[in-house]
Amino acid sequence: MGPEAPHRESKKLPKRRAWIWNGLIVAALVAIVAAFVAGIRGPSFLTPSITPSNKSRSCQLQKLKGVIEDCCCDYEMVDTINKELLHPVLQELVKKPFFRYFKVKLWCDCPFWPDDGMCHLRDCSVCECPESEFPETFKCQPKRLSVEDPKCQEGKPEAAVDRTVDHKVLNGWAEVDNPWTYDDETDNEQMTYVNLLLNPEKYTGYTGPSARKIWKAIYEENCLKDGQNDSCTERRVLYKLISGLHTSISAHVAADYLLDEPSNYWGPNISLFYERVLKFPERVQNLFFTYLFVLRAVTKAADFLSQADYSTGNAIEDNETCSLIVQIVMNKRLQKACPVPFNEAQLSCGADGVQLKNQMQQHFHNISALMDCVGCEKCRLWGKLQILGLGTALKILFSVDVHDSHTHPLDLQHNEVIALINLLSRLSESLQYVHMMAPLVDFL
Ligand SMILES: Cc1cc2nc3c(=O)[nH]c(=O)nc-3n(C[C@H](O)[C@H](O)[C@H](O)COP(=O)(O)OP(=O)(O)OC[C@H]3O[C@@H](n4cnc5c(N)ncnc54)[C@H](O)[C@@H]3O)c2cc1C
Repeated sequence: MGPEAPHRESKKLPKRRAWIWNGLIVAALVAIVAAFVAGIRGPSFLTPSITPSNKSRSCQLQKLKGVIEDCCCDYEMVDTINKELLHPVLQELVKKPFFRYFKVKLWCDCPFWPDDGMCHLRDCSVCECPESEFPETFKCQPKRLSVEDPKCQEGKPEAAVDRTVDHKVLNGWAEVDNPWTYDDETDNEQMTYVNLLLNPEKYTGYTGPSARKIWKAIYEENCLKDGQNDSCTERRVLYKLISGLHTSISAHVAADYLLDEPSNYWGPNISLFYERVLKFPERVQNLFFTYLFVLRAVTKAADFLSQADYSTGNAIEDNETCSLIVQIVMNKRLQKACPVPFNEAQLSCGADGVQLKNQMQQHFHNISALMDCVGCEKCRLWGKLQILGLGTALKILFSVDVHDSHTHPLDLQHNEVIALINLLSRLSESLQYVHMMAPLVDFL
């Protein structure tokens, strides 16, 4: 199969996403009618109505009021700003040519435990074209992964990454390695380009001991066991970032789920959404926290992002990309509503602050390396993208002083910006899912 023409992908994918949202909207309307009939108020995630019959589930959600812990904005405001302002802009932005191609090392080579027989992506090669050969390599005919071949990957056929790409997107940005992440971003020999719109984050069937082993290693072997209650802000922040990301991944899995395998029927799985996300208010809190943390990094890098070169050869699309970026980083309403989404200056655990930052960087580096142990290709793709996005946010907030551009210039590479913005978009979408799904759980 040859490269897919841009017009085809832009038609097909928004349709699918629109279909999920339509599903949620229909479900929400049904819930509103049901709520009306039952004599209770309509849906509001932040102020859910309580009746004896729905008390148990809604009560847990009611806690999310006031200022988000370790942040500077409140839940209600963030929910409103996301819904009315950021989510619609981010949805558009990640469809633009600049933001839809991600460079990634997809084959796995787990540095922590021996190959468990699930991860042989180099053997299942799908015409991974080195960047040096770009764009000639588009002439390669990408082979489909054999979905019958269990050694290729875990999960469903949907877990395989579609490597079809558009060739007009490469241009010269800085090649710098991110100090927070494991993959060497400058090692182009190992990287392949992936069109994110052809590989949406959703249910892949990757589950069971292998998936849990990764999360366990992330939480337990990186000193994050008691993260939520850690008295040291740095460790608490790292725990919350990972937990918020975990919540977002769970939200995407449940929101786009294979509901009926024989008929290939996909849609939101509301009970799974409740079981993995809404049942645990602290997971939702951590999602809000991670969103604000990444938003802070994006707005702190406003000068860099608003002046960056987003050209991909399509002048109309590229101008729109610039304008959408400006709508986020220079937004007056956002600046007024939530001027400092997260205050990194508050992070200092006494005299050993520098040492703690180094420790935090080492733990995050290990977490990043664990992505090579993820036994499902598409999960690895999104895991790596989102970890690089978080690593980029950490780099912006802790490794450089953007106000001292002479001694500490902010230097982000192409891939870091793509990861950062796509991560913010994932988190924003997850908040929207929470907003939409929370009122529905009482009707399960
Ligand atoms: C990097 C990565 C990316 C993945 N991407 C996908 C994907 O795109 N599609 C897909 O279908 N599957 C994906 N998975 C698998 C998915 O995350 C789950 O592991 C899988 O669905 C099994 O879920 P589970 O219910 O067993 O609990 P898991 O989500 O595996 O959680 C394991 C344990 O962690 C704790 N936990 C759960 N959520 C949180 C939280 N938010 N904060 C703190 N602790 C928590 C709980 O104790 C839970 O039992 C991915 C896994 C990883 C490691």
